[in-house]
Amino acid sequence: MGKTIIVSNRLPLQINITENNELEVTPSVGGLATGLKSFHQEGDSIWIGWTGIAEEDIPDALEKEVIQEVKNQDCIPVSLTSDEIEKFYYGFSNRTIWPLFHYFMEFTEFDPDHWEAYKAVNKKYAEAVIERLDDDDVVWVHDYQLLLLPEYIRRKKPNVTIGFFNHIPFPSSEVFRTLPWREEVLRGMLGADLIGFHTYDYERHFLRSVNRILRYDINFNSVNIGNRIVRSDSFPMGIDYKKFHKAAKEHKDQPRSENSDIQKKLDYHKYVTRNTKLILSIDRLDYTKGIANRIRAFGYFLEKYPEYQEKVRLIMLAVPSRTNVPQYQLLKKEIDELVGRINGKFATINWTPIWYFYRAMPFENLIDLYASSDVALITPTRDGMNLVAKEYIATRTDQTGVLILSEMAGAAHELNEALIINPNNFEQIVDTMKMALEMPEEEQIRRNKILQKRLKRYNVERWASDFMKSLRETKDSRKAFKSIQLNDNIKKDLFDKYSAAQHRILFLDYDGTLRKFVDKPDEAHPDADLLDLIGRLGEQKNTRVVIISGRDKETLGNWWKNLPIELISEHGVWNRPVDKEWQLTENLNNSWMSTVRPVLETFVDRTPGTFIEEKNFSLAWHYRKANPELGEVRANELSAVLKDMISNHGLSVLQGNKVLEIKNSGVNKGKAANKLLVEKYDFIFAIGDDWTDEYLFTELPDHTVSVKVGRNKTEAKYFIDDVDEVRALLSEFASLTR
Ligand SMILES: O=P(O)(O)OC[C@H]1O[C@H](O[C@H]2O[C@H](CO)[C@@H](O)[C@H](O)[C@H]2O)[C@H](O)[C@@H](O)[C@@H]1O
Ligand SMILES: O=c1ccn([C@@H]2O[C@H](COP(=O)(O)OP(=O)(O)O)[C@@H](O)[C@H]2O)c(=O)[nH]1
Repeated sequence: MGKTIIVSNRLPLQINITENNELEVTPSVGGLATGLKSFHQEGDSIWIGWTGIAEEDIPDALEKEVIQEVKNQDCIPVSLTSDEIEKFYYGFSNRTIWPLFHYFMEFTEFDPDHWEAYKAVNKKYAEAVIERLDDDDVVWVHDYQLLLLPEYIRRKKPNVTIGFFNHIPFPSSEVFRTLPWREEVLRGMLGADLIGFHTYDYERHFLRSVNRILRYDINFNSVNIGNRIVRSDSFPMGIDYKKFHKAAKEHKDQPRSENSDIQKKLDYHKYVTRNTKLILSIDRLDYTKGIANRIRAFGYFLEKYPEYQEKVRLIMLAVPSRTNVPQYQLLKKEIDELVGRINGKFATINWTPIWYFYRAMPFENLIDLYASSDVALITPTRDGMNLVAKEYIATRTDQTGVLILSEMAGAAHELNEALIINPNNFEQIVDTMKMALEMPEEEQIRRNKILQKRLKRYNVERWASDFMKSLRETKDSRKAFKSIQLNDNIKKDLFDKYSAAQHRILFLDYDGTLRKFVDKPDEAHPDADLLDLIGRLGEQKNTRVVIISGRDKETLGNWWKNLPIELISEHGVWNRPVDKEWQLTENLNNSWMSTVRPVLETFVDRTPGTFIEEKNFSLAWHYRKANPELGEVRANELSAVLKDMISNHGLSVLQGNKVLEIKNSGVNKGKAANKLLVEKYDFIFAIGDDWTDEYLFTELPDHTVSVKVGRNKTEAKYFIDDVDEVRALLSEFASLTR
């Protein structure tokens, strides 16, 4: 393995130009940057992203200095113009994806201009990555600003290993499907080999969207996209536990003498109003964080439990964020007013109920805040993870302190010993605040002990290494396929054998092999190119071409008129040699159909989008157009019902691609194909895409060149990715003279 390339919208550092035209470098705020920074500092990685400043705002004279500062932290800048920042960052990222993925549909804008910018900037990031990418590198793409990046990288570098981690929630498919560009976004993400989420719920929502919108099959947590398997999994992000714990210990051992306003406030609290308890609130100023409701709840708490007036204080840090987006501006105004109103209503000479800071704080001050607060009140209406909750627990070196946490934060899935609340339930919030303030110390310690143990073990390092390990395994599982990809070398050898052969026979499955699937099976007739291709093959000397399909003989006969090829229909029931009539390959009866048909009909009634196809000797129940999950559930149910019914009738149920077919047991494609091998062939070729073709692969002689279309489990010797590749291969065959 080579190096790891981390890619995120924002680098862990923020560049600013001061009024005196000097460069100022500060750490970026936000969980992604703070969390991932530790992983980056420890390992062999480079980090590609934006410095947080517009290209035009960097004076020429400072450009070199900026690059050097970024380089010092093993980072590579992607520069964005102010127009790109407006449309890509404030626009599509934070006025479309962010609100939509956090269920704020009323704030979600669908602006085609912003979408265009989003695509263009994702391409820009792709170029920056590709420029530095060696074949054995691993690319780890982060978050919702870069949803298209995995696919853009994959297009240029098909074999590279790409991981993607989504730091925010992935919404229910009912919400996600409102996005006009939903297919493109999903395909963008599926460019990765492994897609990570903080929680299982987000992962499930994603997989359901993939299944419903793109109609890809999902097998547990794997998506089969035809030429690749993409896996998804949940990896709850941890924090750099040691860093926070150690800093808090140091803070305790040597109280700092610095004179910042926050320090003054904390000193005042400590030495003057010692009996007042502190409730802490820290977030980026974002409408998803539930800050306004939190302030309201605090006001209501003071009303409902007046004995706490002058005995408790809310210390609130709101970090400026995405200030160009109108909702953030409005929220700022609302919070200012709310704080003013509550302080105005309850304040006394000795007591201000809320201390409010609107700025980012240096790390040391954060530690002071965490370490000095009796309760942390974290009430987002939606939050991908929320690292603040974890950081608060990590800094409680004496294990006291109470965490109140919204069940809507990803962190709530892990931090069960916190007091978990519904952020929309005011009564519950205020009663929980009381409970927290009155919780005996032993109980606080009991809870925090468990929480700290988990956070210490599953820290950010572990999170990153688990993701990387899983990414490697996903990649390796491709190698575990028994069949081999029909690559150029093997193809060359195959063409030589084809040319040299005296007698060739080719068994070609139809749907999913020669022709892509369509919703209505009777519309999947061969196109002119295909007719021409198969015709040319059939005309080759010493070449017997057999289309072997589950289709009924009437359809196949109509589609393949006047060509020098043979047909086998209904999975081997009928055979039509060149220029001859159809003949039965076995003696079969179809009297059972009148008993089975009514059962299938009840399934059609109960499962919208499904239908029955009736053939001479078989019945097929198609569910390609049904809701994919319901289709699978009903297919399993139907299989079970049929199993009991048919066992004594010499029938079997074949599970094809979105179809269940009931047919006579003695018939299958392998048996029918073998019957044609009376003459000796020195080149036997069989190709097919689904389970019914496995009979061909297992029952034909050993020297058969068997090829599976798609990367599924198979007994075929080789696999090939899709219909286009099949046609290209057959075209080569057709062009080989002899
Ligand atoms: O870059 P900004 O627009 O200033 O926003 C800051 C970051 O906010 C989001 O953080 C998320 O990631 C955290 C860590 O996984 C998670 O705890 C939190 O719930 C998320 O909201 C955003 O996802 C990042 O891309 C931003 O950089
Ligand atoms: O003044 C501040 C306030 C917060 N943070 C950090 O910002 C991150 C916030 O991450 P979280 O996951 O809670 O939410 P996000 O802002 O990413 O949505 C945490 O690591 C905090 O330590 C910071 O660096 N400076």
